[in-house]
Amino acid sequence: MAERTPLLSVRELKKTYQGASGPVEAVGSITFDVRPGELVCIVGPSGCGKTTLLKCLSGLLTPTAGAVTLDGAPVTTPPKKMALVFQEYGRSLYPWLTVRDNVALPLKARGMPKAERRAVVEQAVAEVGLGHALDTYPWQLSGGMQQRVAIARAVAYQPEILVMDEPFAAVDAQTRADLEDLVRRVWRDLGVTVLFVTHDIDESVYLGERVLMLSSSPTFVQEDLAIDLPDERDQLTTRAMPRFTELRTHVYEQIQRAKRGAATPVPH
Ligand SMILES: Nc1ncnc2c1ncn2[C@@H]1O[C@H](COP(=O)(O)OP(=O)(O)OP(=O)(O)O)[C@@H](O)[C@H]1O
Repeated sequence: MAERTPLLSVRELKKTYQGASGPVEAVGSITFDVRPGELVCIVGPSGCGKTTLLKCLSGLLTPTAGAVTLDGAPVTTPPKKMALVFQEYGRSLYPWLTVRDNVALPLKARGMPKAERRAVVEQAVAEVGLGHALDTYPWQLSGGMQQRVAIARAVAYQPEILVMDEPFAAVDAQTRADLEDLVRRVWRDLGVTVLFVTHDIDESVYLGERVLMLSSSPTFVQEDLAIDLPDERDQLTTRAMPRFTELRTHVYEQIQRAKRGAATPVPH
């Protein structure tokens, strides 16, 4: 198969903060590509610079050095082709707007005509299994349901890339499993490219087609691992596969190496 041109390209990205007691080198040098239609997970030890990386690649923070391009265009401000889903669903939805209006808001801002907006919103909300809750308010929903609304809003916007920053860290284990399956389904049904950041090793292996493992700060990519599990995944059979155990053990060992400061950068 011919190599696909990258959709997102991160080249020798570096970020040094000016801290109170001197410079803090958060991201050392990160280079990777995400190709159209891929589902890539990023995993790394706590404090390794995942949020810094995401802020830089979504144009919210200016890197100290290096470059990010989306579809060939340099990212310097938040790109229209990117949608973000964060951990704090409670803060990302407007409590005074219904589910329908929360999901419609970015489409309205984009100038989508009312009839089309209505259809797109209803389809996206149905896709996340909340068709019955269109006219309820976020505060009437559970945490997991609110995160579904945030995903519906991102999906309705029809981004070229969906970037998710530890989106399920604040929900219970059962809800988390359901939401993981939702992400896989949305990814497959809609063909959207997904970059998913998590500190959960099992989650990265279960979800990803590739897992990028980050070193401790100052961060680099220590391994770009292809997840060769069958495409059809489910919580019981996939997680019970010997290959799943091998992969998660490998990622775990690499993260331990990263914590000991023994990681080396992947050549590119
Ligand atoms: N504004 C800032 N000023 C100074 N240092 C910062 C700033 N923001 C982050 N850092 C430092 O940069 C490093 C990376 O932080 P970052 O929040 O990106 O890591 P993370 O992997 O997202 O963390 P976690 O896994 O705990 O969410 C840390 O050492 C942190 O203390």
